[in-house]
Order: sequence, then C-alpha cells, then structure tokens
Amino acid sequence: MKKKSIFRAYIAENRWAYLLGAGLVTVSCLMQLFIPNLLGRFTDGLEQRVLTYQEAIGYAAGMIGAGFGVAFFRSTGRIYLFRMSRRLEMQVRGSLFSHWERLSAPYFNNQRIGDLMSHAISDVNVIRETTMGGLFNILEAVVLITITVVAMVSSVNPWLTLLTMLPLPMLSILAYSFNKKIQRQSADVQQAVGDLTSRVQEFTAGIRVVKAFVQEKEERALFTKDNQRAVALNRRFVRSNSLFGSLSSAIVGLSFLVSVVFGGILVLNGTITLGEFVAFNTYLSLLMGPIENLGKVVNQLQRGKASEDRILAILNTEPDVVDDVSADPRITSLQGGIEVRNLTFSYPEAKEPTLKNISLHVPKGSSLAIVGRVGSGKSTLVHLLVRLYNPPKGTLFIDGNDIHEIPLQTLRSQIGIVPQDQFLFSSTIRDNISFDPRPYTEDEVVRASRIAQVYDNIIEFPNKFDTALGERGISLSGGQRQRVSIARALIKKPSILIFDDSLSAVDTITEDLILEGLHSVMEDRTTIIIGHRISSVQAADQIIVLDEGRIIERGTHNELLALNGLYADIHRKQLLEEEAEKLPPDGADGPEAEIAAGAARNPDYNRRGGAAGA
Ligand SMILES: Nc1ncnc2c1ncn2[C@@H]1O[C@H](COP(=O)(O)OP(=O)(O)OP(=O)(O)O)[C@@H](O)[C@H]1O
Repeated sequence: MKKKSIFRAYIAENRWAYLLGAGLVTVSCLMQLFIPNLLGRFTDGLEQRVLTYQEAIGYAAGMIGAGFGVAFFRSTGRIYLFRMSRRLEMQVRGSLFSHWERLSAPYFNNQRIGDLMSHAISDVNVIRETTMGGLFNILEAVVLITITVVAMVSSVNPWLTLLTMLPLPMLSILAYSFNKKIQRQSADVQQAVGDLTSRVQEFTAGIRVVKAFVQEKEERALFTKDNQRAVALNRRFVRSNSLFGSLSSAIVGLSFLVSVVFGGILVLNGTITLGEFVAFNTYLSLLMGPIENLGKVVNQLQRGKASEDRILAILNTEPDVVDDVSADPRITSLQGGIEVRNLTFSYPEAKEPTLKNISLHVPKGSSLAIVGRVGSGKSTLVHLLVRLYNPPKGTLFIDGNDIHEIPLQTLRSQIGIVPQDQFLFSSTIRDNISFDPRPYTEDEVVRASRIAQVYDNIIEFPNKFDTALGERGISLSGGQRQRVSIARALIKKPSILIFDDSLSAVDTITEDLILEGLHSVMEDRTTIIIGHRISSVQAADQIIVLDEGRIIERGTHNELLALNGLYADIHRKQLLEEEAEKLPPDGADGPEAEIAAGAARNPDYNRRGGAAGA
C-alpha cells in the first residue's frame, strides 16, 4: 500500500505522546500570561501610590515564580517533543535503509550515490527539524497567540487589540507569496548538495583513473563549478529566507507602532490605565516571537513537505524482484540441477533482446562454462539465475521448479556467486570472507581462503585475517580482491557456484592452483564458470559459446575444437599468445614483447580475436 504521509502517520501513531507535549507547552504559555498581568497591576499600584512593600515583594515573587514555571514547562515540553522527532528521524532513516535493501538491482543502476546519500542525510534531517522546531513553534504560536489575544481583549481593550492585530493578516499574505519560491529553492539546494556529493564520491572512487589520466585539473574545475553552484543556490535560499524574516518583523513592528500611538491616546483620555497600557505592550511583546516564528514555520513546513515528498517517492517505489505469489516456502534448499528453456530476455529499456532463445541443461553436480565475446550476454544469464532481474516465467528451472516458485531467500542463499566487480567492504578480511548471516568458524574461513589461494597473502599482513581493508578493499591488489571474493562464495558451501570472469586478474599458475583446489569443492556442486581464458574453462563438462545473445556452439573442449568455430579460433589465438610470452628475451624490453605479453594479459584482445578495440 502506498504511503501518503510520514508526518501525519507518525503523529497519529504517537498522538498521546504528542498530546502530553502539547499540554506541557500550553501550561508554559498560560504561565507567561501572569507576567504582563502582574506587571500591569504593579504599575497601577505604583502610579496610584497605594502599593505597600509587601505587595511589591508579592508581585516580584509572582513574576519570578511565573518566569521559573515558564522555563520549566517550556523546556520540558521542548525536550519531550524534540525526543519524539529524534525517534521519527531514526524511524525514517531505518525505513529508507530497509526499503533500499528490498529494491532490486535495476533501481540502483538508475540512481546516483550522491542523491541517495542526500536523501538519507539531508532530507531526513529536514523532516526531523520540521517535527522538532516546526511543530514546537507552531504549537506555541497557536496557543500563545490565542490566549494572549483573549487576555488583551478581556483585560485591556478590544479596540486597541483589533487595531494592533490589523497588520497581521499581511504576514499570512507575505508567507503565502514566499511559499512556492522557498520550496523550489530548497529543492534546488538539496539537488545541488546531491550533485556535489556524487562528484566527491565519484572522484574518490575513481582517484586512480583520474591520476593515471592526469585529469586532476579538469576534475577540480568540475568540482569548483558544482561547489560554486551549491553555494550560489544556498545564498539565494538564505536571501529569500532573510527577506521574508525582515518583512515579517517589519509587520510586527507596525503593530507596536499602532499600540504605542493608539494605546498612548487611550491612556491620556483615561479609557485605560497606565498599568493596562504596560500590560498590553508586554502582551504584545509576548506575541512577537511566536508571530515571527509562525512565518518561519511556514517555510519549515514547506521544506519539510518537499523532503517528505522525496522520501515518499523512494518508499513508494516497488521492488521489481520480489517473492512471487507462486513461491513455495517449502523449498528451503536446492540440489542444483539447472534447465533453461527457450529463454529470451530483454533489459527494461533495451530495444533488442540480450539473450535469444537459450536452451540448455546442467545436471546437478556438473559444470558448465560460458565463453563468448564482450557483451554477448554471459553475465546476464547468471544474473537471471540469481534473479537480479526477472526472467520470463517458464524459462528457467532449478531442480525442476520454475525459478519464480523458489523463495528468493532460498535461491540466493543456495547460490554462491563471485561477481565480475569484486566489491569488498571497508571491514576486515575475515568479515569480507564470512559475509553471510551464518557464523563461520576460524577453520572454515582458513579453508575457504586456502582453496581460493589467498591464504598465503593474508597471513603475510601484520593483522592477518583481521586486516582492515580500505574502502572497497582498495588496499588489496586486483588479484587478491578476486580471490577474497572467491573465498566469500566458497565458504557458503552453496549448491550452485558461479564464477563470473573471476580468474581474469590472477596469473595462469595461480589460476591452475585455484582450479585444482576447486575440484574437491565442485564434486557435489553445480558450477558455472564464465571465462575468457580457455585454460580456465576447458575442464568443464559442458561449454557453451555465446554470440550476440545466442548459443552458437556447445560441447566439451575437444568437441568444440573439432567444430573449428569461434571457440577453436579463440583457443588458437591464446596458444599463439602464450607462445609469444615464452619467446627468448631478445628485445624483451621492446615493444613487440610488450604487445605480445599485453595481448596475453588483456582479455579484450582475446575476446575480439584481434587487437583491443578492433
Ligand atoms: N542493466 C542493463 N541494462 C541494459 N542493458 C544492459 C544492462 N546490463 C548489460 N546490458 C547489455 O546487455 C548486453 C550483455 O551484457 P553482459 O554483461 O551480459 O555481457 P557479457 O557477455 O557478460 O560481457 P563481458 O564479457 O564484458 O562481461 C550488453 O550489450 C550490455 O550493454
């Protein structure tokens, strides 16, 4: 069900708590009224020279007592309401995070990290401020204005009250005319902060590329432009806010002018006493703060509404991939037999299907290798298997069950994937390997890292498995990151293991060692290996070659060589490259050797059957 309001829902849910907060604020407002009243009577007593010392001390004590009472109830009410808004802030941030966890991969493809961070930090802060200062000020303003006006009318003079109140509707007109503008400007400021955060995030994530391509100056120029824009938009926003504040203060000042002039006349002609005049002006000064705040509150509510809309837009986005109605909760584990039937799949905004009429059968415990040129659809096929995207119904089956019938929790916990981008968290190596709800023993962590051939590297670090990795694991080499990712998939002991081009950053000797170690692991598991090096896929029970989303060849290594098609072509070229690498060091520093070695290392070269980019 779509959420319509964050504020209303929260206030309704906590109505008793809010009523108590409102009660405390009301008591503090009522106590404030004692002060002008006592001051007026004190002044009259003085003027008529009838005041005894005892009465004077009584008035002073009354005013001090009222002052303390106001301070006590006001601060207690304030603290109470502020605590409620802190809770709301925590709840909203919590629901945002949980909702992001539910959303599917395509959602994040279309979002910038800076914007998401701006929603989680700035928008949630605005929501807190709105329920904090905003709600407190509005409550205080409404209660104080109402009871003060009643006191002014009943205890001083209705006409004087009416006249001094006359300029106040102008405040509403002013607030109304500033509303839209301030709301728009607030959204622009939030957007600019999002742009700036994205810029910093991208710059820090891509710092190596920036430096390698000597792009510091250009990056600085782009950052400066965004930074200046954010400052300019903020200045414009602050200008509008202060103009609004000054104009509303001027209107309040006008009320005072009326009060002094008209009230003075009433004192002179004896309609009201001097004490009533003093009390009236003190009442009016009590009103000044809340009336000014009322103006600010209008802005605050506008900003709060804009932030609420942005957060609601996220919370109301439905995840594309969820448990199907046909999902069978009794399926809690997988054997690993995979069948693909006439699978044709298109990405949501793509014109052409990425996978076309794919059919294949991978018996449980067997291995499948997928090779093919860049962009031929290899990763897409395995992403569908873990339902990062939704395959059409009736096309993908595991253990004879349509993948839509398998609960997502079962599917993903039973499949161990080593993705192409080996993302590691800025935590310890141990945490990255045992990244699973289940706890793992030290032996299991060590065993997984040994099979992944990364154990020897890890124990060379001073803190071994407790070594903290920098953000995205960049304190490790590319090959080490890949092997930590492999260990992370292996430790789960999944029924289906998927390696998406996971051996590209390791040398051939390490690759052999990893594949050898995997033998024992793969025995009773279905394994899918996407690879560009024939050496990493040739032992598979079944190999398919994808080209532009279609299977163009399939068979074992020897059968494919005998076919003499694309697979055999790739194999031939890789053999030549290996030969070139083994050439005697004649001119080893020269460009030819570099090209040959580079070609052997560069998968793009292999994939395109020629020089990279050909
Ligand atoms: N999220 C996406 N939205 C739209 N198109 C996509 C998306 N992801 C991939 N594609 C497109 O689908 C095609 C297949 O991509 P895929 O990543 O499956 O190829 P691949 O064979 O794994 O390539 P590589 O060897 O480079 O990893 C490409 O043309 C790619 O541009």
